[in-house]
Amino acid sequence: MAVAEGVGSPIAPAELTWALIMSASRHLPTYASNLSKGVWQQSGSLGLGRVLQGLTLGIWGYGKIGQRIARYAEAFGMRVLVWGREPSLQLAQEQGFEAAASKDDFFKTADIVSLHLRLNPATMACVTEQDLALMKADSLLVNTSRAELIEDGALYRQLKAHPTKRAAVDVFSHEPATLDNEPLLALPNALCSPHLGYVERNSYELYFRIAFENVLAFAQGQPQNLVHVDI
Ligand SMILES: NC(=O)c1ccc[n+]([C@@H]2O[C@H](COP(=O)([O-])OP(=O)(O)OC[C@H]3O[C@@H](n4cnc5c(N)ncnc54)[C@H](O)[C@@H]3O)[C@@H](O)[C@H]2O)c1
Ligand SMILES: O=C(O)[C@H](O)CO
Repeated sequence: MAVAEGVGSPIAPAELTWALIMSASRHLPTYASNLSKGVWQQSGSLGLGRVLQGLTLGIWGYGKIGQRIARYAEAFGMRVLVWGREPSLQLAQEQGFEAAASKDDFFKTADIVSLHLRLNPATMACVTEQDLALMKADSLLVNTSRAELIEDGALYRQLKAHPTKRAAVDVFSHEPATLDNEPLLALPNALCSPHLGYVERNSYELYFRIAFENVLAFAQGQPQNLVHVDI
């Protein structure tokens, strides 16, 4: 069997990540939801929001999306601190950003941590409960990559135990996430979106165009973008 792969774009997921960072920092969903019930300028237990300027954004994973996020953060006047493998740290420094001295330093220093790693055997559960415990009392953890990068249940336990810590997540270990299978959905300090990073008009046009082109090329005897042949 021949398998032809598609093509993705980092733009929509990067912009969604930034939307989550901004929404969570200003408690926008909670303020908006309260207003729709007739309640003016109330964010409940979340208190006042805060601006991004002057905060430190920690980016773990300096690939296509991570690099975009670094540039967005720079435009917003944030300090950018990168963690990852040596080539990523080098590239980040070449591009004018800081590399964290250690993983502990990264989690302790960042006001916001955003994960932009691929999920593979080496990165599975690479963010431990101990890492999350090192984060500041008013920190924000953002995950638009894969839920399994974080040790199972650790994010929920941290947010439940520390209501001033917050998270914004787009990815879940069971999808679709429901109130029955995902406890994060019930926490006021977790902003959860239904895996929307790639759910966007231009991205869908790209995915479907390449998929149809792959099928047509195969039918014309000139297969393209093949990843496995003769399975
Ligand atoms: N929420 C969404 O809809 C959505 C959409 C697109 C991508 N994603 C996810 O976003 C993540 C990042 O995507 P990307 O396009 O930037 O990927 P990318 O391949 O460009 O970058 C991935 C980064 O992960 C790092 N990495 C991989 N293995 C590692 C390891 N063992 N140790 C340390 N670092 C390691 C790489 O060095 C690289 O910096 C992926 O998990 C992807 O699945 C989510
Ligand atoms: O990783 C991606 O490309 C999106 O999350 C869709 O799977």
